[in-house]
Amino acid sequence: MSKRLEKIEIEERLAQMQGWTFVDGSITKSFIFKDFKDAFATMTRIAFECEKMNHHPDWENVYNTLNITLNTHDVGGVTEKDFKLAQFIETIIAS
Ligand SMILES: C[C@H](O)[C@H](O)[C@H]1CNC2=NC(N)=NC(=O)C2=N1
Repeated sequence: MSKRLEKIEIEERLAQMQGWTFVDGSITKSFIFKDFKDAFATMTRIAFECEKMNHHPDWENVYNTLNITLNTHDVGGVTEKDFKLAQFIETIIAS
């Protein structure tokens, strides 16, 4: 099982990333897409990777916006798995 990361380490890591914040024991970021289809297509690409990783987001899609919140349920906090998924999400969205 992944180790729960401390606040100071989470914040140091987030400082290297664009737009992610540490809120209520999770890392979170909101994305805006050109339209609903773009948002949902991206969610689908992310979903397949989540299945491979066996690590899933808490996310909300409203039309062209997507709010993603990541934490590791097993430890009740943020772990390396959350950062790995956040990095993957950034890669998908940048592609
Ligand atoms: C039973 C299954 O392996 C667990 O529920 C996995 C699946 N996806 C998960 N996703 C997240 N975000 N946290 C978890 O602890 C987690 N655990």
